[in-house]
Amino acid sequence: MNSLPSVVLAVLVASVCSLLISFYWRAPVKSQLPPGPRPLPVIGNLLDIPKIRPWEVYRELSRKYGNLISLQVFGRTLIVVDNHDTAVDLLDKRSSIYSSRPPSNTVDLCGWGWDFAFMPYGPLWRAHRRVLSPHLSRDGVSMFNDYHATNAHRLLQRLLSTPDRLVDHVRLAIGATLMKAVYGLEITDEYIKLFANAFSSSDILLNGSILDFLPFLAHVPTWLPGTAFLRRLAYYREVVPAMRDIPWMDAKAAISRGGAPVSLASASVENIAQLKGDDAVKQDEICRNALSLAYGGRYRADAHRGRQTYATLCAFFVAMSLYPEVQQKARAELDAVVGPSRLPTQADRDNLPYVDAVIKETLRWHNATPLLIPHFSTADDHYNDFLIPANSVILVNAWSILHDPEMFPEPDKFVPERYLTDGRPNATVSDPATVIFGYGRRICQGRYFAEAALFTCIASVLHTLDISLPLDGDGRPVRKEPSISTDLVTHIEDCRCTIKPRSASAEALIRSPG
Ligand code: HEM
Repeated sequence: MNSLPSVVLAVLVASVCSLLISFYWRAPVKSQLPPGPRPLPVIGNLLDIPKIRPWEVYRELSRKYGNLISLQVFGRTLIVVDNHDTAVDLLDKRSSIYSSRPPSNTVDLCGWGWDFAFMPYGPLWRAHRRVLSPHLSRDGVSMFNDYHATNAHRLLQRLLSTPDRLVDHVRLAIGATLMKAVYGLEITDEYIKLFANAFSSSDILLNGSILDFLPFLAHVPTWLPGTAFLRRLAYYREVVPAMRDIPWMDAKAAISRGGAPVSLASASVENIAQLKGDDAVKQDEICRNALSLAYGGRYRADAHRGRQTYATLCAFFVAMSLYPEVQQKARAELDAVVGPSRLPTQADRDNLPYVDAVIKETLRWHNATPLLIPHFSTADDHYNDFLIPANSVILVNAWSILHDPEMFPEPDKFVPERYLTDGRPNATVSDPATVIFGYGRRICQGRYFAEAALFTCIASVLHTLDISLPLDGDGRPVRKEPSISTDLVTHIEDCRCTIKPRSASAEALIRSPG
């Protein structure tokens, strides 16, 4: 939490105390809530909420108290779900009351209030989602297959020339495909800078701030000492909307010049053209917001859509460097189905069950949003004799569900075979996609797009490149256990590996114009 002047802190502490006292006075009968660690007076369970890799600590709490636990923080109930069926029961089957997002002054003050991934459930949120639905549906995303193929090929070429810049190349490949599909624009350094500036606010979105509880502190003059945090928020109120507005204006200008490629922007412009007056103005605003969300696709809902896909792809490279036998099996399948003279395409996907299993295992082994994105309940609910009060924040511990040794034996190992039986998909094993893309009405809208991007890049890389452990200064391979960052969208901190073409003919294929 960020520092504030001492007078302000005194006011703050007094206000928090009175809020908490009034909360506890009105608190529901404790025994009705799902179990959890005993809250302390005044601060509740604040000390039980971990800052580093919270999903691991929540799992320990769930082992102790059960797979539905509750904690109290500043008068709010936090429910942590550590079981897929319970998550489906609540967020899916009772989605009419579990589909909102926690309200947050910090999100507004940070310039993200327009982002529909943060919006409360309701007609405005639905209007934003409708903009993306037709193009991001299972069938709709196929119109972007060529964009995926082009950018996967460019990724291979970049990896061939500067393999040590793996993370930059992966980020660019995913960003370029999204930029083209969403706006019909080629990605440039200017756009990358716009997105990087805006998304450097993700730590604030992840942690929230005291302003969520004491909004009047936002009005403290920023020349006072200790108000650097407020100045940071003011900076984001400028740069975040710029990230949303500039690509939308550029896309509209390109479309009106004629000849712009098919994109979500071109479809939106067509749709706006059917409307008149205020309706057209409102729809323009909704499309502008919705498309920007699609680019970032991130969390606290979307600062990270691209990031989730890129973090997953980076994890794939690390996994392959640690599991060369997986690469060999995938290559054997690709050689048989695709052959040496072309790169794999979406049309090959159904015939490549092992490659598909590699993708599933990548999504499970390193799921980029371990606690998904919080939902918020809008009415009291009774579930298995427990009360889940209205206005509870609901977290699903996706990391724990996907590392449950009963569902996924030896969960820390990368084992694509777990999804197959006799070389065909094994329907009795859960598909990690049913967890990692979230639940109910807020389920990730970009999941088919993300899966297509991952398939094209992963199949192309396996078909042409050999990935092995990074080398130390003396040329010896270095084997390191992957370490995961704590962030809204987590990534493996050190993704270095050695990347080479797997054969002379693979190198020629990469160098071909495509
Ligand atoms: C591997 C890649 C991705 C992962 C793991 C992922 C995961 C998620 C998760 C967990 C949520 C929250 C679901 C919930 O609240 O229950 C979400 C929301 C969302 N995602 Fe993704 N996502 C990915 C890529 C993308 C991409 C590429 C796009 C856009 C093309 C996208 C668009 C969205 C949108 C629009 C939402 C907000 C939905 C709402 O609040 O109504 N995602 N994503």
